[in-house]
Amino acid sequence: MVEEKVVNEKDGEEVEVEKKIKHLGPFERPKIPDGMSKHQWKKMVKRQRWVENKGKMKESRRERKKERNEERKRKIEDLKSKGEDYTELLRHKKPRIEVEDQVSTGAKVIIDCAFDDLMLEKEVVSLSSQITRSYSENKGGHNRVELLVTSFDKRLKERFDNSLRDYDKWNEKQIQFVEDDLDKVLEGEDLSKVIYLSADTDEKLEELKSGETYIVGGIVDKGRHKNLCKEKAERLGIQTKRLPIDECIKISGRKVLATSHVVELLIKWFKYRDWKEAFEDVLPPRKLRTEK
Ligand SMILES: C[S@@+](CC[C@H](N)C(=O)[O-])C[C@H]1O[C@@H](n2cnc3c(N)ncnc32)[C@H](O)[C@@H]1O
Repeated sequence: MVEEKVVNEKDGEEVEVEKKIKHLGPFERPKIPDGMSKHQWKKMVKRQRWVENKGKMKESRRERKKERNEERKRKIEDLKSKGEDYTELLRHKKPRIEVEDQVSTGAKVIIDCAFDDLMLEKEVVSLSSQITRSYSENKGGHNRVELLVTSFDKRLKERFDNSLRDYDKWNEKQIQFVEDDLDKVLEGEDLSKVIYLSADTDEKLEELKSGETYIVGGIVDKGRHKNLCKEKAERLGIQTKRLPIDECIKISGRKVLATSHVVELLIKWFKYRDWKEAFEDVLPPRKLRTEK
């Protein structure tokens, strides 16, 4: 029998699905289609399983959410009956902000996604979630940047087309997707007002300004491609700057942040106009150290 393990859709990590195939007798084994390598075939089988299991996973997520809600309600009732404080357990939904109520910062943030070929499948999936998070941040707050995703093609676009079908209905004041690469998008722009963010540069980004464009590399590479975005910026004649991490906070682990964290930081900077507060708001507590 072919073992079925469910794929973790959240971070796209494809779990081994047909480990047991090799234990099947030679006549029971599915035949690899002509013209396909074993590797390609395995990938196809994984993908098929993932599609088949999608519905089941959605259902089980819904179930788990329902269970968690019921558990929360039970706890509230319990605390209430004991006369204890239960307010922590109440869900405080953020009031929804309409696009008309937002203030445009006048700054543009570009997520440069020209690195599709350098990523693993699961990294493309992770990048798609990060873009979704960046969009949520841009539509959820009082301040809005002009958010643009460039080189939106290949596997990244495929992922959006297959898994986030209504993304084309997202408000274009809050996000836009273009197939063009950065150099095309920046044609005719005053490059003195364009900054490519990179952890690999010494120059520090002091503050953000209306009328400027900030580019963030749209790549998940787990440190494999140091200097990649810095070198691309240099080729295009764009200045590079790093976030003032050392100057503001103590951070554990790598100082190369995820694309979505950087986009969120840029948006949050306009709220606080202070890097330290923006870092503390955006970065997860595990990243923030109390001592150096
Ligand atoms: C996961 S990183 C990609 C790292 C990649 N190797 C590179 O060459 O930039 C995603 C993007 O976030 C931005 N970024 C991450 N950490 C940063 C930092 N400390 N300062 C400035 N930008 C940063 C950069 O634009 C970077 O391309």
